[in-house]
Amino acid sequence: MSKIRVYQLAKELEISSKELIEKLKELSIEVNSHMSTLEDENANILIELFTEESKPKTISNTKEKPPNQEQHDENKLETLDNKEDIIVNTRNKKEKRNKNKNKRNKNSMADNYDDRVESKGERVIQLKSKVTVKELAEIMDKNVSEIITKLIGLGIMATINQELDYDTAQIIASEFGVEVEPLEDVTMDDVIDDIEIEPDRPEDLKPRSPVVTVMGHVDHGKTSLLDAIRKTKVTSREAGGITQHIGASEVKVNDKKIVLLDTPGHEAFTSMRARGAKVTDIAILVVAADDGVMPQTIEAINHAKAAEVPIIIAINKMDKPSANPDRVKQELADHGILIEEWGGDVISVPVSALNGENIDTLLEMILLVAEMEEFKANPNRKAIGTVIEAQLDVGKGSVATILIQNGTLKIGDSVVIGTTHGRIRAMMNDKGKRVNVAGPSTAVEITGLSEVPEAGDQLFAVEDDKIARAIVEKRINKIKAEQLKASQKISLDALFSQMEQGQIKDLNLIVKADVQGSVEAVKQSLIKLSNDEVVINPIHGGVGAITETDVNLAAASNAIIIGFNVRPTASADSLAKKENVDIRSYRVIYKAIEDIEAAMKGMLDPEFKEEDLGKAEVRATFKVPGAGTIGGCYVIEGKILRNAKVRLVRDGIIIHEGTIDSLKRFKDDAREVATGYECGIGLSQFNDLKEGDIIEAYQMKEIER
Ligand SMILES: Nc1nc2c(ncn2[C@@H]2O[C@H](COP(=O)(O)OP(=O)(O)OP(=O)(O)O)[C@@H](O)[C@H]2O)c(=O)[nH]1
Repeated sequence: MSKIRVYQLAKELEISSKELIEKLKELSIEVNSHMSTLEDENANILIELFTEESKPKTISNTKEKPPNQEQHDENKLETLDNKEDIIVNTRNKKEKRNKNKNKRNKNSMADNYDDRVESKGERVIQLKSKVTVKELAEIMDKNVSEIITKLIGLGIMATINQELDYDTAQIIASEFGVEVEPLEDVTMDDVIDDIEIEPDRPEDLKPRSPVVTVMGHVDHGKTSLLDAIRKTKVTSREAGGITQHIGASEVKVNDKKIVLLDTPGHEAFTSMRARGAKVTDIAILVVAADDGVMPQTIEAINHAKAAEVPIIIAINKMDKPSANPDRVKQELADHGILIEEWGGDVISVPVSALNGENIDTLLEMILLVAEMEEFKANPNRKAIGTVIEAQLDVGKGSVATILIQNGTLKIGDSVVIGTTHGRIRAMMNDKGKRVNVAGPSTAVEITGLSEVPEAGDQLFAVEDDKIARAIVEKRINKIKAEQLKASQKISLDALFSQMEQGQIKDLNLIVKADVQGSVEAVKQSLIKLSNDEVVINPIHGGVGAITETDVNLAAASNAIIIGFNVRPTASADSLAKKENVDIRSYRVIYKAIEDIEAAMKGMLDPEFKEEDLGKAEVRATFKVPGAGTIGGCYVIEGKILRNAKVRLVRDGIIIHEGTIDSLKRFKDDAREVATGYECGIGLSQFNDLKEGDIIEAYQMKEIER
């Protein structure tokens, strides 16, 4: 059996022999002097005791241990662990056992004692919102001095008893490869990690009503159609109560229910889908018979296709003398929608929202499609739904309209919605009536939530409040990580590496251009670039500026937006930044093709990138002899630099690209003009400036490889 002398151990423990002897006396371990030898059983006890305050660098001579000592040490360690009530690490007994084992191993494996930093992910500790330096050291099995050194590295001069906040403790722990989880009254592992949706057994599924959204070009009659449907189906008794209560309504046709969402179809298909919500079973595409297929009609078609939702065409305004349904059908066919009477599989119904003509037929067709699609749900499970809309009500607090999609929601249920939780206090249906239960395909307004959730957030009823709270807590903590993930959305720069890692198989593209011909040309040329690794998939193409809808669709479908001679609107631009959607603008088709081709080979030239400087609006134009047309401008964003490159944008379309010829404040030449100031701008070799034009200034910036 190995032995160690008192002075040797004292040295190892970085204390005086006298201190050690005193400690030994306290523990009734007899020694005569600093030269006395210690049984390693006793040495281990001391090591453990002093480790709690300051850990020795190397422990020698403690390599072996008699078998009966294991028990002794373990008891000792249990006592030490009790000190760790700050961490109350009860959640993972196995982990604790391992930890104890580690401690025992430390005693028996002296050589490894010095640096046993666990690799990342191997060790998780739980902390309350505040922890002292000493406690953190204890929890992590580190020397206080090690913690303090790390803190100094972060510019924090801390003492042993100083309290650290959670974030700081987390940073320090991560330096040692230790993961940190927040500790609350409910420990996270007492509950499930997050909601786990158990699939329903086929025999539990019952037919459910279809949920319908109405989409279409502006002024083609979306609102009128919804109103017409409601009017047809509202009984005289309810007529007075037709006022909209919540963002959805129900109509009964032949004893069958149809749920109509008021949410504009675009939102249901873009921002909501971007949040992972699928709320629509069937899309009604309204096309005015006198106007035909328009840009938003095409957008709507593409949204519905991307979401794999069946479409029913309502050819509206049939009462108008100028109505030409055949033209509508032809134009739809041109866009890949072939209606039934022309041999396709899309149902179309000529209607008039104005006089109610054929509205009944439209509703019957909805039921027919629903029947074919066999929408089903299990009413006998905890509710699952999606927030249609939500707001803060002065009287009721947070209110949200929820579309129940599966299961049944009841008063008193505990729910998790995104990062909000609560207990259902009251429910109101679309007629404004209080209800106690809401089954699948029912929209209800609920109260009782801790905060206002967001449209598109999913609702899950859970066992109890404790679980709801714990899950929300955990989700909030995950948000940071998710934000990081969001920044890893597909970008052309990262395409190759993501292809290589097999993370992407389809490169979804949205193509916007100044003329339809270009949209098609760009789409066709890009499709041809598909290879064995990745399929180029243009999910949407359209004419005009890049809009928020495009960005939302891109975010929802993880697509890149290719702008050909067009620019994003200001709101689309900021949304793209927020959602990390890659927007690429090109002036010539071959450059777009070249870039995508290069990106697929991982050879995209990343050396220069455009850096936006600012925007100025042309508010007046002047002809100046010798200088051509000068724009009297107002800088609306950023700054305009005399030597910047510029782009002239009119209604979202790039009219010209070039450089600035003159930049003046009053009569004087200016080097730069900032937001809120007026200036005169003359462009090199370009005189066609018009009021309302936007001059975008940018510079090419070298990017480090
Ligand atoms: N003649 C005729 N006019 C209609 C019909 N349906 C709608 N309208 C008219 O067309 C215009 C636009 O109708 P809305 O229902 O507001 O159209 P919308 O698609 O909801 O429009 P946005 O919400 O602005 O996108 C209104 O003046 C309606 O009265 C119809 O069947 N026949």
